[in-house]
Amino acid sequence: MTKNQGKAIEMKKIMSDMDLELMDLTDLDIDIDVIEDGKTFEENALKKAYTYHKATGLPCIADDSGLEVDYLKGAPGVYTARYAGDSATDQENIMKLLREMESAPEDQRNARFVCAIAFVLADGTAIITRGVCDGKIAHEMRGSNGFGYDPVFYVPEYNMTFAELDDMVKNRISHRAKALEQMKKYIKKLDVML
Ligand SMILES: O=c1nc[nH]c2c1ncn2[C@H]1C[C@H](O)[C@@H](COP(=O)(O)OP(=O)(O)OP(=O)(O)O)O1
Ligand SMILES: [Mg+2]
Repeated sequence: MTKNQGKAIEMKKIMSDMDLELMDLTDLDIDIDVIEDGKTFEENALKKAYTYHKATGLPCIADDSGLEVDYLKGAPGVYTARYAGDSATDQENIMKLLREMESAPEDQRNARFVCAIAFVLADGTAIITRGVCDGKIAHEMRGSNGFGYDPVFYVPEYNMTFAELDDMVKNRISHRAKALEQMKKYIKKLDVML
């Protein structure tokens, strides 16, 4: 359950080996805004999943994610989507990040993507998982795959940004993949029909 099509595509792919049908807010034609005022990714993910569960009566899964940059003392964090302002585009957010990082030397560009996944079951109980992916903030945009900050999130192990990586690879190593893989384990243990 997300408004972000980039996320929705990844979530569906990562969950495709599960015996369940994932529908996003566009599929369901739902237009409810959740005010993301939590102090943590977990709080926001839970609020989203719970709000959409209440609205639909369905089990709901939600993602809240963002970037933590060491040089910026953990910013933008939960403000990642609105880093350059409330209705900022990905491009504007990236430009602000590159500007803020202009004077950061190579060894101070470490960052991580964090993803909290909340799953609210039909009966209203919730499960929350978290995934992290370490990397660095690049000096310029590279690649055209993915969404959001992908062109400036550099993964040293592959010498590529998220936007240069094949989606199969990103969906194996990303923060979202890790959080969802953990969630799958919980879902498999659940003795209920979803
Ligand atoms: O894999 C990723 N690759 C690139 N960028 C990413 C990724 N994962 C999160 N991000 C960025 C996008 C957005 O700027 C913020 C998440 O904000 P966040 O509020 O969780 O999502 P959103 O507002 O886009 O959609 P929604 O709240 O409906 O799920 O972090
Ligand atoms: Mg959001």
